[in-house]
Amino acid sequence: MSTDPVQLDGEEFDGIVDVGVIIKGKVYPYIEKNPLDEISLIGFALGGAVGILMGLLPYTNFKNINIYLIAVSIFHFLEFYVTARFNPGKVTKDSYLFNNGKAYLFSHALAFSEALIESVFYPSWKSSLHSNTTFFISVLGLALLILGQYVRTAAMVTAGSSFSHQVKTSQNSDHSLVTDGIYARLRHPSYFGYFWWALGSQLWLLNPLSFAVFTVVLWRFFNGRIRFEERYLLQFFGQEYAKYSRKVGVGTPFI
Ligand SMILES: C[S@@+](CC[C@H](N)C(=O)[O-])C[C@H]1O[C@@H](n2cnc3c(N)ncnc32)[C@H](O)[C@@H]1O
Repeated sequence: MSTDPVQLDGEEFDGIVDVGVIIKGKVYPYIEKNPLDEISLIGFALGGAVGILMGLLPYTNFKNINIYLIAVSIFHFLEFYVTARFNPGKVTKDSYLFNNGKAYLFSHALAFSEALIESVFYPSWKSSLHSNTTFFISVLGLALLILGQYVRTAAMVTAGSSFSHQVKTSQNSDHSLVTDGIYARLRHPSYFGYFWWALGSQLWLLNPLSFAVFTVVLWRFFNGRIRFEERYLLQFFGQEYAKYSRKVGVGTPFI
């Protein structure tokens, strides 16, 4: 797929950018990568899941599980929605970010299983109201989860067409260096946001095992990813990026 606008015969259809098309100077999603039937079904399923989980709240012993699954559904919805709204040239069905690899699925399965098993066998561990400690941990977790989602969404909105779910190893024509908004405070806000969202979710679930596993796995993942990504950012933007990275920190501990 070409990454530069292509001039075609028709007056209306100006060209192709990454996976999007430009019509009268405005970028639209590329229809072949956006099967509307599947996309609408996924949206319906996510909305339905949120409704069912809310409806089940009065009947669930450990309600934090419902809220966690609602937060996961909102996260995946926002990945697609924000891409479609602020980065339409790159939106595809995969923007829901369900195809995130085996480690991602395993982590959520581990978190869900741990929360469920412990809530059955050790119900007192799993009550936010059991002690001041469990109350503090779960409230801190919820605050981190909300903050993480906010920072991630703000990053995607601010970066616009410079944001892509895959790390770019060649520069697109619509890719410029973003240093304003949330990028003026954090160098990798979407990674910062997801890191704290995920750790917050495990505090909220009062999941000691998954919290430890998430911390190690996510730290290693983002540490490697940031190093890889910055090699290319330096190639694309040279001194401008070097100067920016001296001025603005990553924010994620020890990276
Ligand atoms: C998944 S996005 C993550 C962006 C950023 N690392 C963050 O955490 O907000 C990955 C893409 O963003 C691009 N990118 C990262 N930082 C950028 C910046 N400050 N300005 C423009 N593009 C950036 C990278 O080239 C990569 O293709």
